[in-house]
Amino acid sequence: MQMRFDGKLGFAGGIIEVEDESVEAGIGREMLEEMGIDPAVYPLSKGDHVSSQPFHCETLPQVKALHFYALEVTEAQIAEIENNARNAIHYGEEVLGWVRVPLYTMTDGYNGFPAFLDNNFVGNARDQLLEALIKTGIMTKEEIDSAVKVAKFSKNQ
Ligand SMILES: O=c1[nH]cnc2c1ncn2[C@@H]1O[C@H](COP(=O)(O)OP(=O)(O)O)[C@@H](O)[C@H]1O
Repeated sequence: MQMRFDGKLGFAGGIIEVEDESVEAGIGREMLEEMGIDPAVYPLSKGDHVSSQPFHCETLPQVKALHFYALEVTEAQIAEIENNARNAIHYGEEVLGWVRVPLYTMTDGYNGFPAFLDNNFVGNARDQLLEALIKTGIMTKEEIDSAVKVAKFSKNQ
């Protein structure tokens, strides 16, 4: 994920422009701008789609839907992406840094993944993270549910 300009955690993304040939091409452009990733090297396909939902925001009336994609990469590619992140066009302004998600729970039953879920996320980015972890098979629904159960955010809802 990434730390955003507003102090919240979110994913790379943005508005699909008329010039973009497809949703996937628009996301590729945003990946280049926000993460320094060459879309030719990391092409997105429809199979990487995780979820879509209606979007309503007074300040962005032209945006009608939120499309979320997850691309699986190797550990070596992650290292390359991290090394490149500082060269992204929007690094230091919109994007303040790449953030790894701790996917473990420590012996106290809370620190690690459940504690990470208590961060401040933009929009529905927390739910998007959970959806992506299930869709990619990184975590089971049961593992997600038990982490959510001990996270504090779920008690405040
Ligand atoms: O990673 C994300 N996941 C889910 N929703 C997001 C994410 N990033 C932005 N949004 C939604 O889009 C709105 C506008 O995002 P942002 O503040 O980044 O504007 P911008 O895209 O015009 O710069 C946010 O208030 C939020 O509802």
